[in-house]
Amino acid sequence: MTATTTRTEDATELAELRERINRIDAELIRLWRERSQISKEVGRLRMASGGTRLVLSRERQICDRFREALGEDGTQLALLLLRAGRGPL
Ligand SMILES: O=C(O)C(=O)C[C@]1(C(=O)O)C=C[C@@H](O)C=C1
Repeated sequence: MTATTTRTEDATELAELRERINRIDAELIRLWRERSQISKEVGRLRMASGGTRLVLSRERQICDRFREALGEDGTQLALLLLRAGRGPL
């Protein structure tokens, strides 16, 4: 195999890997928006029946789950997800 062939294969693999990343990013964006909409709907339903805007025990569970899976970055991600759904504190 020549060096030129290897470089062509590397470029093809790079393009394929980037395409996979692009598909994952698109799915993450779709899931982010879906989660945010559902979170807003849960909040609307709870407040319509006299509940609170936030449920801190539930937020803690979510932060813990993300931290256990992803470490400190997981906590930050969970906080961003929660803010997207219920707005800033
Ligand atoms: O699970 C709920 O009760 C929600 O309202 C959803 C959600 C969330 O986005 O996960 C949003 C606000 C609450 O403080 C807790 C959690």
